[in-house]
Amino acid sequence: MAAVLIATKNKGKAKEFAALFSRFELEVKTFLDMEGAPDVEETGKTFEENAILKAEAAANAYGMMAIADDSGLMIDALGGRPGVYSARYAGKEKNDEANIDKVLSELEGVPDEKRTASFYCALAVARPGKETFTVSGTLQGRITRERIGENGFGYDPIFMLPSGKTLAQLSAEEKNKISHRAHALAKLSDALYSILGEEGKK
Ligand SMILES: O=c1nc[nH]c2c1ncn2[C@H]1C[C@H](O)[C@@H](COP(=O)(O)OP(=O)(O)OP(=O)(O)O)O1
Ligand SMILES: [Mg+2]
Repeated sequence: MAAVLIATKNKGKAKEFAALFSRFELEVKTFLDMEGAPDVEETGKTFEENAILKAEAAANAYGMMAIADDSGLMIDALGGRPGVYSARYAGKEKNDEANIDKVLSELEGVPDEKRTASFYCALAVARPGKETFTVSGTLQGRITRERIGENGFGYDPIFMLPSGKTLAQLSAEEKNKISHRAHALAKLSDALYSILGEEGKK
């Protein structure tokens, strides 16, 4: 079976990718399964640039097809912040709880209708000797005034969907139908099937 390496150390993403990839004939590994996986510095100005940095580092290090996800939350009232800095918003140690606290305190006093936000996900596909390419997906919502729900990861407890539920109130299955990550991956599926077809013919 062909294999793909997801260039992430984020447990929440790794779990979502395992489920999202279950329909492909693919062995899915992440950096969490690999010894000595590189710590790739996210020096890009865009999600796409960072996704490419991570995917190419993985494809080069392990000589296999690699997919990286660079994603984040963009809040309109904060001029698009935290954006590419979402993971390290409250400090470089990447603490989801501290990040949420910082967002909630910055939005104190901002009325509901001005709390609009979106998640963005860029996926980069890198293969040894081939051109890297990217796709993206988004999800629209609104930032709550407090944490609601226990599921998911990252900013999920404060991201309210038009349905009135936060992402953290959805099951993993429900989130994987609508998320920015799912939307991006859906755009990848034709390309992946054709890559897998090619590999099958080798
Ligand atoms: O569905 C999501 N639900 C909630 N929060 C989310 C989601 N998707 C991204 N996020 C947040 C988490 C983190 O604060 C940042 C991603 O940062 P990002 O650099 O892409 O990932 P990361 O550093 O955690 O792991 P890695 O770079 O190893 O993939 O956006
Ligand atoms: Mg990161």
